[in-house]
Amino acid sequence: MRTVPQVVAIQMCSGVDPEVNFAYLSKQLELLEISSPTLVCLPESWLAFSHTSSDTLALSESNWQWIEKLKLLCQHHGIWLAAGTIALPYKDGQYYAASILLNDKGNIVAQYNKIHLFDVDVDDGSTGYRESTHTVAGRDVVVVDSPFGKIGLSVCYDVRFAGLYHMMVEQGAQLLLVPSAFTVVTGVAHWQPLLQARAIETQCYVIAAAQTGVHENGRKTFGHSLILSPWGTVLADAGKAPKVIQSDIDLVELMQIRTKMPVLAHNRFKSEFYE
Ligand SMILES: O=C(O)CNC(=O)[C@H](CS)NC(=O)CCC(=O)C(=O)O
Repeated sequence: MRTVPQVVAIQMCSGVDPEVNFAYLSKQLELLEISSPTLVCLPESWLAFSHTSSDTLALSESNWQWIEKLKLLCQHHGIWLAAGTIALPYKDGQYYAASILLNDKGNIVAQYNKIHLFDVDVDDGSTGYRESTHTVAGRDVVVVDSPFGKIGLSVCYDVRFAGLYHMMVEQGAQLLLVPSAFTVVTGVAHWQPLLQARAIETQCYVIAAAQTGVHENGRKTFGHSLILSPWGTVLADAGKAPKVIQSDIDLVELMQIRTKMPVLAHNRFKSEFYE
């Protein structure tokens, strides 16, 4: 077995039915050739990309059962899994857009709840996006240790808020995950430059597994799942079709980049200067 850790992003075109989306994931994992420690990353709302947030809310009540099944997949394949987002019930008719990280024993090692909610009007023929209708915003920054390096969790629209990523890197993050379901209009304009900016500023690997294509719920998403190096280089781009991409992770190279250009040490806007 190789020892070089690798990351995989599964780009999906999720439909509304969790059974179908879960079966798709299971199949993709069967097809993976796992020859070294592997972190598999899934897109936002991979389990169910519903017609309405009321539908997502209804499904959220039974979503823990899918997490139990994910635990078995992790054990079976010996992989770590960053499960994009799954709606998990909060209270009073609201849910968290929860990003759960599982290890190769099937244990939950972290849960991040999407902080920035997409209440935005986009000129894409839609009536606008109002994510906060049924989603409750998370509050906590989550960075967790792993065999791949320290992982900082975020979701989709979060990518526009650089402060979150600076907090994560202050907490030691080396890999940043950005599971997404970007609109086509904002994806064309902003997706890659935003992700590259986050990678370059923080000198972290960025793994952004995305939804793509025309979905059963009528939405269209941008695709182009990306794996970026801590130098901002595109290591893999999934393009438009559902696809699996992968890259090795080299923390020695990450350290060299940080040593030669110590922007994290040079930064005059760290929280320690303001406390
Ligand atoms: O609603 C679901 O089921 C899945 N969630 C999403 O699609 C979310 C909230 S509507 N989308 C985004 O955050 C897009 C951000 C974006 O496109 C941008 O920042 O430009």
